[in-house]
Amino acid sequence: MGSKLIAPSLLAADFANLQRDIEMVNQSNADWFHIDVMDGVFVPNISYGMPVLQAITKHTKKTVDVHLMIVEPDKYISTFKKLGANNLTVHYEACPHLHRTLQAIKAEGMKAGVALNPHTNISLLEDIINDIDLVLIMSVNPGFGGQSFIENTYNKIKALRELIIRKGAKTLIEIDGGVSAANAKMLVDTGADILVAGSFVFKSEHPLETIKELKTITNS
Ligand SMILES: O=C(CO)[C@H](O)[C@H](O)COP(=O)(O)O
Repeated sequence: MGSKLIAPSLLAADFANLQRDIEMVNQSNADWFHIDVMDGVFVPNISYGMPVLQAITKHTKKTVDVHLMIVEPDKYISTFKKLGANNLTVHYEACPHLHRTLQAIKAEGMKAGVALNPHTNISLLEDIINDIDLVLIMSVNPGFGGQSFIENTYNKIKALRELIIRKGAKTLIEIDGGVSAANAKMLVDTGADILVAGSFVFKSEHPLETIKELKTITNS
């Protein structure tokens, strides 16, 4: 893949000024909007739900990349399509019938993603990798922004890149959690295609400039 993509995670946005933060991302050179949906069951946190997602999709032309941290995601696939999701990522650990789930996402015309918790081994994707549009490697335990990056992520990126090449798959590699200017270059050099960044962008003094900085680092 050529250009590396940056996806600001709305989880870290200022919800009292959500419209301002959405506009900021629209005006930036970020590639995707990353939206984290949490149910309080799969992860010990509840984020935002469908009305907020709809408010965002109505106000952007960027790719809307939805990461479902929920149990039984199959129940909501067509709903997320209607709400404007372009990519829909489910957790490996939440899907006993992952192949069926991915086919259902694709049948709705969305890109199908699979997220892995930090303890989930890449080798488990051996028989499904050719059906996955993107793998989201969680570089923190899912549920909260602002956590420290887990260094073993680099080993997982290498293992996944090796699997993708060996199987001739077209799968993209996305990294989420603790991403900053300090690790962005190493992540793309190791094999990442898309970096999700929450706190590093939205808690910075000049988020627009911070996105530009990440884009420059990852594409230099
Ligand atoms: O999926 C997430 C949490 O489950 C967030 O997208 C992720 O943690 C990004 O936040 P930060 O960049 O602040 O670590």
